[in-house]
Amino acid sequence: MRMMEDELFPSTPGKVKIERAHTINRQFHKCFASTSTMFLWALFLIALTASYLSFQSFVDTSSGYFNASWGGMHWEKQIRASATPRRPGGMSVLLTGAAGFVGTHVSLALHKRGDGVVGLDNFNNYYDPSLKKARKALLASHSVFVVEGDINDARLLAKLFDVVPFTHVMHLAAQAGVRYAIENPASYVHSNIAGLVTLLEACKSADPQPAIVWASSSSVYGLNEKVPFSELDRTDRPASLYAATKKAGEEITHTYNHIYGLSITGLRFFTVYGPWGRPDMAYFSFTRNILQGKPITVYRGKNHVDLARDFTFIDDIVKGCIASLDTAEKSTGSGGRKRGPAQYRIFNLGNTSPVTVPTLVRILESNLKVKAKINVVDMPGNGDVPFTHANISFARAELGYMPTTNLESGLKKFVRWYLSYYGYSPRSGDIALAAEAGEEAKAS
Ligand SMILES: O=C(O)[C@H]1O[C@H](OP(=O)(O)OP(=O)(O)OC[C@H]2O[C@@H](n3ccc(=O)[nH]c3=O)[C@H](O)[C@@H]2O)[C@H](O)[C@@H](O)[C@H]1O
Repeated sequence: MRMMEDELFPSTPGKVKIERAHTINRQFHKCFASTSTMFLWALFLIALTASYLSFQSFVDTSSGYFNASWGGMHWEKQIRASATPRRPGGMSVLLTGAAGFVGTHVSLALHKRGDGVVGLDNFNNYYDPSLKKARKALLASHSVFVVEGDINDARLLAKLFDVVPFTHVMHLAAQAGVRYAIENPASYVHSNIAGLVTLLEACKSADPQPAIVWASSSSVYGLNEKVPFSELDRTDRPASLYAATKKAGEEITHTYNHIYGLSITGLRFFTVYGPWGRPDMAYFSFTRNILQGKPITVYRGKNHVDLARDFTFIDDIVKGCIASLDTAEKSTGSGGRKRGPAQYRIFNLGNTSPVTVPTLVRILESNLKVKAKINVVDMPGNGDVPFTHANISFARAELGYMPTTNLESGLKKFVRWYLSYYGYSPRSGDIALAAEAGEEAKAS
């Protein structure tokens, strides 16, 4: 064995013995024969790949015909119906990220008061897409139509603006999550930078141009220590790529406001939670683990200081979003040309009362009536910040924004929803709780 290895892979290049020349010659011919076969196979594979690629590009350039997910007369009819307001002077809103947590709630609230809403969502698998599909079904049951597509699809966006002269765009589609940016940085650039620019390009070219309200993030305050965080504070020290892309979004929207006259309102959301929430967030995953008897990991800051968040209940955020749409001035440009200065605003939407993560866990335990198995570990250096705290005086003055739900009552509503949605019956003592919560959730 050792000998064979030595022959095939001589330790010093060129050190093959001359007396083996014949053998080598025979091997060479054999090898040449198999190389020609391989060459033919390679040619065949190249031809196959080339024809596949040209077919793909044909499909891409004719997606209106091939792509079953959008296009066609029936599709346009659904878009128009969903976009048509049912109240005099109502808005016609294109809402991106409609199958997301905040997107679903804002879509429902707009629809409820008679505005027209068309949703757009790519249903990616950052977290369980079946939850997104369930939200879509909820919206469909209220006649809100959600298009399955990506904000990076310029042709789809152009088509949507062709079919409907949207008065407003509520842009909530994004790659969320602070710590996931370590694992998948490209998805933040794809959605929060490239996708945003593609959307703004479509908005600037639209005639009329819509007014845009979009989701920035409390994370732009990064490593700031002055609290509460005010919109006038510095935002040039992001602690995560997520924060950096949201900060970049604020600069990018400013550019489109400046060059094209797009009316822009950026909303810095502070750790939004509630029913139909995001499974990747701590309050949600803690609930799941506590109910399943699995341990949860609670991060702790420097010098053993507890981390804290200005947790903000979804209903308060929805009010802030709607007030932003209501107070947004019209864009001043049209068809890609600016005709005057346009509104540019940024607001904090928080709760103004930070709560520590261990307190969050205690509230969940008391709602779930189950004790959590807690592992306390030092906060990993993967983008987290030790605390957030919003100053909301600007939003209060301009939007009439006034959060009314504290973490206790907000989490109670969340737990009730969670139990009714997922069901729960692992331990006899908790069956009654699940059943009772299910009944209450159905009634509300
Ligand atoms: O305001 C925002 O702009 C952001 O809010 C949210 O980010 P965060 O405030 O980080 O929320 P979230 O992950 O629920 O962690 C909450 C707390 O639990 C701690 N945490 C978290 C996980 C864990 O296993 N253990 C733990 O202690 C953790 O250290 C933290 O202290 C959105 O996800 C984000 O998309 C963005 O919108």
